Amino acid sequence: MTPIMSVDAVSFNYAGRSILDHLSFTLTERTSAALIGPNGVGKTTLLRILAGTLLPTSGSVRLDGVPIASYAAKARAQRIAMVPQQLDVPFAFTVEQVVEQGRTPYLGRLRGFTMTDRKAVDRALSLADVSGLRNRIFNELSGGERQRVKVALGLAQEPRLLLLDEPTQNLDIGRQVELIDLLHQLNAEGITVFASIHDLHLVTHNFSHVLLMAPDCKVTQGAPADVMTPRHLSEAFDCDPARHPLLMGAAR
Ligand SMILES: Nc1ncnc2c1ncn2[C@@H]1O[C@H](COP(=O)(O)OP(=O)(O)OP(=O)(O)O)[C@@H](O)[C@H]1O
Repeated sequence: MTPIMSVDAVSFNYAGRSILDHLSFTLTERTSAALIGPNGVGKTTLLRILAGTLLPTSGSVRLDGVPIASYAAKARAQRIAMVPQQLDVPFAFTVEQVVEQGRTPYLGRLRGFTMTDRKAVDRALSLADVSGLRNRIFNELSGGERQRVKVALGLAQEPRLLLLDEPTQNLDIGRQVELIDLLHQLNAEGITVFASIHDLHLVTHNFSHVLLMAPDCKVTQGAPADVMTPRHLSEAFDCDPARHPLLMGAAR
C-alpha cells in the first residue's frame, strides 16, 4: 500500500475563518477515496489545496514524498488533474478542442501537438465515453454530457492522481454507475482517485477510504463502514436519521 499523497497537519482559513484545522491523511496509490460533507464545509477548498492551486495556511502536502509546492506548474499538471464542479468555456469550442486543452502541460515552445497527444486525447474521449460528442459544441451539451467531457479533459492530462469535484452531479443513475466503473478501471490502470461526492449511496461499496468533513473542521476518516454510520452522518449533515432513508440504512 504505497502512499501517493501525504497530507500532514494542513490548516486553511478564508479571511480568518477556519476551514481546515490540522488535517492529516494519505491517499494510497491505485485506490479510490471519497470526500463527503455538507455544502460549504470545505471540500472544494481541500481539493484545490491537493491540486496545488491553493496554498495551505500551514502544514504540508506531498506527492511521492515531494512537497507539491516545489513542483513546477507543468510538472504538477502532468501528475495531478482536477475535474472541477464547473467548467466555463468562453467560446464555441468543440468537445475535442476542450479535451485537447488537457495536453497543455506537455506542450512548449519546442514541443507542438504530436501523435502522442492525439492518442491521449482519443483515449480520454473513449474512456469517458464521449467520442461520439467530439464535434459537438461544449456549451450546447446537457449537464450530464458536460460532466463526462470534464472527466475526459482531466484524463487527457494522463495524471497519476485524479481529483474530482462532485463528478456525479447531473448524471442519471446509469451514467453514475458508468462513472464509478470508470474510476475502478482507472485504479486498475494505476491512477489514484479522490472524489467529492454528494450521492452517499454510491460511496459505501465503491471507495476504500472515506473522509467525512463536518462543520467546525471535524473530520472522520476510515473505511466506509466505520465512517458512514447514522451518528456520524446525521451529526455532519445536521439531519435527523429518522428523516432520511439513506441515514436509516447507513452502515451501522
Ligand atoms: N475565495 C473565497 N473567499 C472566501 N470564502 C470562500 C472562498 N471560496 C470559498 N469560500 C467559502 O469557504 C467555505 C468552503 O467552500 P467550499 O467551496 O470549499 O465548500 P464545499 O464543501 O465544496 O461546498 P459545496 O458542497 O457546496 O460545493 C464556504 O463557506 C465558502 O463560501
